[in-house]
Amino acid sequence: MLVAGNQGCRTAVVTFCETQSSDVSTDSDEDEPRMFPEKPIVSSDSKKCFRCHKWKGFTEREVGIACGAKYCINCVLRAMGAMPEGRKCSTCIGYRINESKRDSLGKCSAMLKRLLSKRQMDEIMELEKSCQANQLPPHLVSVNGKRLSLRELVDLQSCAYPPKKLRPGNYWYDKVSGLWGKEGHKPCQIISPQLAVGDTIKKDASKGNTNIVINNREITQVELYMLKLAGINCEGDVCFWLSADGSCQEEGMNNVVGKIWDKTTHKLLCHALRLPIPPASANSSGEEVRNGLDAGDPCSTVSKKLNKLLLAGCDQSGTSTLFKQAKIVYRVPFSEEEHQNITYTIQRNLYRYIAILLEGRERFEEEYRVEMRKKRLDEPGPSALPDLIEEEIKEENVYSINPRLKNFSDWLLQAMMLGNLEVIFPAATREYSAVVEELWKHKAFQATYQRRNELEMLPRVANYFLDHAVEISKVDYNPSDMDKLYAEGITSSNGVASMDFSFPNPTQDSYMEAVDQYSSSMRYQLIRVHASCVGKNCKWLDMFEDVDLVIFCVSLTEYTEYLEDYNGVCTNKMMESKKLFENFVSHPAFAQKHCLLLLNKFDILEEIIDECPLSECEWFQDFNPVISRHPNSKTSNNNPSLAQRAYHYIAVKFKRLYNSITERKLFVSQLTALEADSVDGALKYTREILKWNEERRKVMRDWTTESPEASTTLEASTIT
Ligand SMILES: Nc1nc2c(ncn2[C@@H]2O[C@H](COP(=O)(O)OP(=O)(O)OP(=O)(O)O)[C@@H](O)[C@H]2O)c(=O)[nH]1
Ligand SMILES: [Mg+2]
Repeated sequence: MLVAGNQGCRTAVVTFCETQSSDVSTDSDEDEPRMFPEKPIVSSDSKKCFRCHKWKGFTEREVGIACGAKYCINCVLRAMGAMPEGRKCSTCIGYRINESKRDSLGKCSAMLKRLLSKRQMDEIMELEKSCQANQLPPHLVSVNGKRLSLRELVDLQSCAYPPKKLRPGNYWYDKVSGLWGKEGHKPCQIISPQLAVGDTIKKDASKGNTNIVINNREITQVELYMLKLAGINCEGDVCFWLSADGSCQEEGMNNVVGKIWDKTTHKLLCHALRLPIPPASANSSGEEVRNGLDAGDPCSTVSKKLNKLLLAGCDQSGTSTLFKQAKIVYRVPFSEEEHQNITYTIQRNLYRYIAILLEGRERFEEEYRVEMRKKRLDEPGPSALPDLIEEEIKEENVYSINPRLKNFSDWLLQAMMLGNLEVIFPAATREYSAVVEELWKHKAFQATYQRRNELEMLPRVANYFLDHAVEISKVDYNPSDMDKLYAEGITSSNGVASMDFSFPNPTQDSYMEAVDQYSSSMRYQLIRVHASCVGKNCKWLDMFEDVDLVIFCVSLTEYTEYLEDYNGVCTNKMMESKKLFENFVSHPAFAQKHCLLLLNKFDILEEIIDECPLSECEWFQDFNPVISRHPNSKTSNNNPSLAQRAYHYIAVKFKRLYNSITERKLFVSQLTALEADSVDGALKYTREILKWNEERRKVMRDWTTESPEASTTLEASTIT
């Protein structure tokens, strides 16, 4: 067991947290999505165990998914340790997997299954599939001759009908019909059409030699055969347009010459020729059927449009909480992967909170001793022998713990100092839940917990989880929706998370019902992007130029918070948010987009505003609220509270800033992301903005046709 001196531990904890905050600073050097290095395949005798070098013949073995080392039953657990990234040797943690092993992700050998319990095995296999290092790197996939960006890969993998078993390689994609294949080969699948991934398709994408072109691609012999059998006249060098619903039109002609997916016999034909057919649950337009919303809807052209909302903000602004709350409010289930990720995040955070408490315990114990010594020396009468006093002081006190718990404490603090808590937990959770229970019941830990407010490093939310510490540390812990909401950070493999949702149908109020039913058929996509993922100068924002609205989140508590850089220079977090906001809104990708600013954590602002004046932040020096003397009118409408005034003042600051950059109007809303109604209200506001924008465009169109010169005036008057 590793043991660290107290002093070392204390410094270490501080260093750890500083690194965390500077990591997330917007000045991050992280210009690209994180790349994991490749590990060369080990060369060894394939019949010998890589660790004990004994000849095994290998009827049973487990293979490392990064370096390919093979291990026998006696060595596998020692070589692979806690397996936080699945079946990798301990030295391969943080390395990419070998691509030839991608098919085997999540599938372990019977040998490993015998060595571990089912639950442990499931947990390790889940980690193997979901951890960052094991994800497919976007630059290894090329579509229509262009390497994918991270965003394109996310779009491709999260669409309704993604490519099956996507591997590194070169693919072609016909965006109109959704046909998808390997470069130089016939189509192998029909995926969702109209995805903005890769370049435009090349004529020779599938190396066809038939002189028949479909959607700009010369088709292969087998496809031509299928067209003929489907009764489509392919005489001469014809060019067709094939839409996602299978209707085939000759280029330049306005008549459908055939519908290739309509007849079951045609589909059977495709099966026989090993050509793909549309996914079973896609409707006739090739789109996914969502809760029957699109079917027979008179506003179907509108309802089919997906309104994309981009959500971003500095770290700790609450984007993650908003995203999770939206999932809960609009009943978008957490995927199994998200569920696992959040469970692990909560468990890992629990150990971080415990480590902070244990570090506090050491400090309190030391302070207690210093005080005791002082008291004894100050006692009147014949002064006791210093040696005797020292002996007495060393004796147990309320903050003392037994050697077993001390060992655990030293080990945990050491792990935190080395910054490898992330690697150890949650895989090690299964071993330490008994210790957590013992620790939790211990009087020293409880005494420290009572004084948790004195521990600056302990985040507010820690209370919520520490209250259930024993339950959370158990292997079979299953977080509730509330736990998920409070969990610090939702990890997605690449910092981008996305969810589709619709506003639910209202049940009362006949007038609003008509309005809302129209909009409940509209679909929305909320894309949350981590500030650290957009790179310096927001370089990666180009990837999001097709969004309809930008939502920028700022925490109202930031004016009291500071970021410290490597040179020890402190910056007020609100100034950091201001800088990121400026970079975002002035980015060319968003030149024509509307922006909604959400000022979050209003509940905390209300708590702290009396103690912490806004002037703590240099940008807010001129906040001079007129305070009412009337005792009962604190929050009435004509006399808003200090927090409300502060909110309005900050909103105006951002509005002016936005207008000075874009000459447009900024939409602002208050938010408490931990409250469901507040998130529902904020997202409904995005719907209003989009609807208003649509109306404005309509009026503009009408005006332009009627009176072209008037449109310029209207444009100018509506955007400010
Ligand atoms: N009291 C209060 N706490 C909030 C609110 N919104 C977020 N938080 C807390 O603030 C912390 C940071 O919120 P996150 O949602 O993780 O913020 P984020 O940094 O944008 O997201 P990640 O980078 O994924 O962690 C979490 O502990 C949240 O529980 C709020 O409105 N009120
Ligand atoms: Mg965060």
